[in-house]
Amino acid sequence: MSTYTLLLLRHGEGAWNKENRFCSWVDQGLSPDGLMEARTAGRLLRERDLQLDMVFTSVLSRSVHTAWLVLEEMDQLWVPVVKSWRLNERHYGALIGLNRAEMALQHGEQQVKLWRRSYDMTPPPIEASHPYYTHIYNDRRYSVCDVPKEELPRAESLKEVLQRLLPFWEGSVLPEIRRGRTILISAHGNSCRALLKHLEGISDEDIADVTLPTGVPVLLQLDEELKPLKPRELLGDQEKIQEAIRKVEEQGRVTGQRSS
Ligand SMILES: O=C(O)[C@@H](COP(=O)(O)O)OP(=O)(O)O
Repeated sequence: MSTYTLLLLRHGEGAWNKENRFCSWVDQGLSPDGLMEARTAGRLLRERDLQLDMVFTSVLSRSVHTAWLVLEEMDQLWVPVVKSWRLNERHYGALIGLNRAEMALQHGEQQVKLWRRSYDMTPPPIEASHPYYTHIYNDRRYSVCDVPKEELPRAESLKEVLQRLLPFWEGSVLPEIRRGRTILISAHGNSCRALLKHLEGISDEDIADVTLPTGVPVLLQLDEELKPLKPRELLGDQEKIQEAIRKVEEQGRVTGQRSS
């Protein structure tokens, strides 16, 4: 029986992850720690002797840059990279740019947890008056998508992320996996969570407890039916990974990091 290897990776820490702001479709670069995380992820994959055949990324610089650094560390810079907006982070709508701890103070921690982790709650949509509306919709990268700009999301639940992601998964990624290719998907916390939900059959309730830290490769071994053969493996120092997960969860607490 053939088995397939798939790696999911949330990009290294971005500037706004550090500031505890919803980054979403804003094109922020990696922070100095994020650059290191991406290189560390590459070294971990190299130590495992993994040979990548193809990489898929979102069209956001933090996931593209992470993929480059991983490939460089693996000495596999030649590997083809395909980019799609369908792997972008969840569109956080009107919440984009806002600080999670301040939102928790204003709206309560429970509301922020629902916005961040519930499966089917869509945050309020981004309006044309939003400070980052032009930054997003006037960006040339969204003029070359497989849907007209007007049809791109204005806010998304995790469910909606999965819906926009599936056509790309089925049309572009799955055929490569079925050909036995080892694939890395360098994407985002919520686009990776949506894929994990799909692949592992995680319930709408239980997906709320799945958190991915930045820069930690997730190794999946799939059978011929694309079902996981064993539990997902988060690569790296397990204590540090647990600590990083706890930090991501606490970003939505009132005591989480505030804007200075
Ligand atoms: O949009 C963002 O700020 C984070 C996710 O935020 P949370 O869902 O964890 O609040 O996405 P990423 O850093 O993976 O691109």
